[in-house]
Amino acid sequence: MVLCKKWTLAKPFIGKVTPDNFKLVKEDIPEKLNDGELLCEAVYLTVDPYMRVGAETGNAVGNTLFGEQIAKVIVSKNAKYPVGSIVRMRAGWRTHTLVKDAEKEISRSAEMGDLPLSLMLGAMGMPGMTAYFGFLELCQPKAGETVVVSGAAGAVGSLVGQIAKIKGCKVIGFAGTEEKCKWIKEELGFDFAYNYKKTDVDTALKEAAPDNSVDCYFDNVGGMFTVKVLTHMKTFGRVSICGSISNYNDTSVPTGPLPFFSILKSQLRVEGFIVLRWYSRWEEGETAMRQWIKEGKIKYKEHVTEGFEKMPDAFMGLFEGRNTGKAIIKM
Ligand SMILES: NC(=O)C1=CN([C@@H]2O[C@H](COP(=O)(O)OP(=O)(O)OC[C@H]3O[C@@H](n4cnc5c(N)ncnc54)[C@H](OP(=O)(O)O)[C@@H]3O)[C@@H](O)[C@H]2O)C=CC1
Ligand SMILES: CCCCC/C=C\CC(=O)/C=C/C=C/C=C/[C@@H](O)CCCC(=O)O
Repeated sequence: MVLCKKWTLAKPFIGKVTPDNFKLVKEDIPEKLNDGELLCEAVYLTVDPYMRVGAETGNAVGNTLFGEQIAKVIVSKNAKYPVGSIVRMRAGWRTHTLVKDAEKEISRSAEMGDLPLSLMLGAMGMPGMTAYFGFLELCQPKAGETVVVSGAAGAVGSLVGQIAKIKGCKVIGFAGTEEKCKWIKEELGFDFAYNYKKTDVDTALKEAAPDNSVDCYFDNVGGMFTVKVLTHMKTFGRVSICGSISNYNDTSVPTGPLPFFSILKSQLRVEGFIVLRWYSRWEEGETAMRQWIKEGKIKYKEHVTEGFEKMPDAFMGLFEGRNTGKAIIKM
């Protein structure tokens, strides 16, 4: 038998995520497998803000927290995945997984070549595809246009800003610390970087995008921040609603009045998305990301937490701004 540890939901996420939302459970997994089965051991796991959604009701209590991981096959009765194979799967927050149906449970994953495997959970995985498709498909940026990114030092936002630079745009990023702003401006090449906790968004955009000259807005944050950005948009501006992390922990945060007049007056196109919409095209995004990384046009940063026991802490850190770049758990 192999001892598996998994993080389960002890009580629903209501309000701020706290340590007592989580319960560590241990279970023995048999090493004697049936034909076709695999026993996998996690190597890297991811924490992402979306994991909070869907764990906010009582019927989720006791469930293993949802999410992807990169795992190594340690016992195999499946010729397609010999011992030592690396797989990506939606196995959740657990150290070991008995895969009964590999075709169904193992996700297609990017060809990594000599890139770090952890990127399969970041720039070469779901966050990278979120940035690539969520920005290029919905904002449709043109060279010379002005792009605003909220959550600009995070897993998704830091990639969006760099893609915008690759497309020849002027890029204005908002993040929550001076260090994050320094990183996105000096390392990633954003044209402007503002600490939204210190500089009001109206003041910032009057300086960086005067006379309502914002063409594209990629939103990770939502709330009144976004309501204000929409008053600085150019006619026919495009807004990609990626996330609303300012409301995930605290639903009492004001989100209105809804900016309908801004949308009407500037004839804006505002569209929300879930990245799975383009799942069938992820290979296209992976190819582009891989090329840009190799050319040095896309730089990535990982906020690595060592140890499975610290996974809840890493997750809570997302909502406190503790990460710069992609938050990853290294076993
Ligand atoms: N639509 C889709 O398919 C997908 C959507 N998303 C969404 O994209 C957004 C970013 O995700 P991801 O890149 O993984 O996470 P990040 O790596 O950006 O981490 C979250 C960051 O959000 C910022 N943040 C936290 N609370 C607040 C707040 N109250 N106000 C403003 N900023 C806050 C923090 O940075 P700071 O220091 O700047 O405050 C924190 O580091 C999320 O909203 C997520 O739900 C992600 C993947 C797919
Ligand atoms: C799916 C959650 C919907 C809640 C909406 C909240 C915010 C948007 C957001 O953050 C969406 C994230 C979507 C993430 C999808 C993650 C993985 O399941 C993708 C796995 C891909 C694969 O299996 O290869």
